[in-house]
Amino acid sequence: MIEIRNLYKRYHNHHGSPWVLENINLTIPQGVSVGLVGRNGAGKSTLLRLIAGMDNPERGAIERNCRVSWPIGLAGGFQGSMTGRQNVKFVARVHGGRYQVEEIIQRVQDFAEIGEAFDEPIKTYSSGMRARLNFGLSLAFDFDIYLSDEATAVGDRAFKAKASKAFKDKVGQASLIMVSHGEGMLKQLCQAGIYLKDGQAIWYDDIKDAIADYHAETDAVREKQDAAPRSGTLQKPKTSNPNMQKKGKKSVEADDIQSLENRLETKENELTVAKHAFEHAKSLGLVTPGNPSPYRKRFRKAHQQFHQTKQRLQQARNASQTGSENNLNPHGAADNSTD
Ligand SMILES: Nc1ncnc2c1ncn2[C@@H]1O[C@H](COP(=O)(O)OP(=O)(O)OP(=O)(O)O)[C@@H](O)[C@H]1O
Repeated sequence: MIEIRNLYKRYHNHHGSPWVLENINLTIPQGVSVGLVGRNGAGKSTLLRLIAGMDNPERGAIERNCRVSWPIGLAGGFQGSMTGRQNVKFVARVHGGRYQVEEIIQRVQDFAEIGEAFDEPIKTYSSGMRARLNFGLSLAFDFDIYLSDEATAVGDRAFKAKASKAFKDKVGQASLIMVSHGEGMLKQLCQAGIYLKDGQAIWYDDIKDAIADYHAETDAVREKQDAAPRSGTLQKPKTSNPNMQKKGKKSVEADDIQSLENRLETKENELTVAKHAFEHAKSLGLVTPGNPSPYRKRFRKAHQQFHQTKQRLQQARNASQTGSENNLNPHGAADNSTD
């Protein structure tokens, strides 16, 4: 069982320190596999890292009364200059105890199927090869709970099938806490769900309900986005919005919102790539505290651009909303018939 009590987490970025997780309270029972859902940036990976004990909360506590794996997925904490074999040997020794080091190495080598690269330095690996090794390594130990961060999304078709089979084979002996954008996979492997939204975690006994509520949120956002250009179109008439004029601002056109939405999507993709590259570089030892690194710089820049675009889009939507309300109700009387 995992007990999460009054958990708070935030990162100190140049644009502020908003809470990523705010007062999370959860009890995750043993033997129940849980799917973690939420929008990009909702804090899913952050929560997994905290559960694994790889990061510390700002406040609150996590009690683990069982053996919990590290998050299996793209990023791995391997030492880049050491070979795959040496890394596995190192972890097998650290875990020590009843495990036979040579047996573990063999199991990982068999699962990862990376051929001769097993004896090459990790820094020469592709992200898929690192994911295979990371996956194989975590499966070689008997954990009660495996943490999976998009672990079944990496690799080619054959590896994906092998990865999901490996999790299915664990049913009965262990459970999963799993982040995946593949809903089919979540429904197949998990019973319960946690939906992360606005820093809060909502528990669902049935993963399908968690996914349904997550869909409701994304659908509502999409509907709002679809509605925004329509209200922008309403204010297209030659007469501009008088309130806007007073503030000296240009009225917002539907095209502006659409192009900002497109830009936000691009910036989000760039941020995801930069984040993975940064984490990858960190695990290879290429990023050290206080050391200027192009990976960190790129991640920060992508982060900044994403948030700036998001802010601009929000402003554009607000302006569009105000504009259309004023156009529909030119005398400025409150119109409560919508929203
Ligand atoms: N090391 C870090 N430094 C600064 N900010 C971070 C760091 N890691 C995550 N964040 C920020 O914390 C928030 C939550 O990130 P997290 O990766 O946990 O979200 P997620 O739900 O897993 O997102 P995704 O679905 O895109 O993988 C985001 O705003 C992200 O930019």
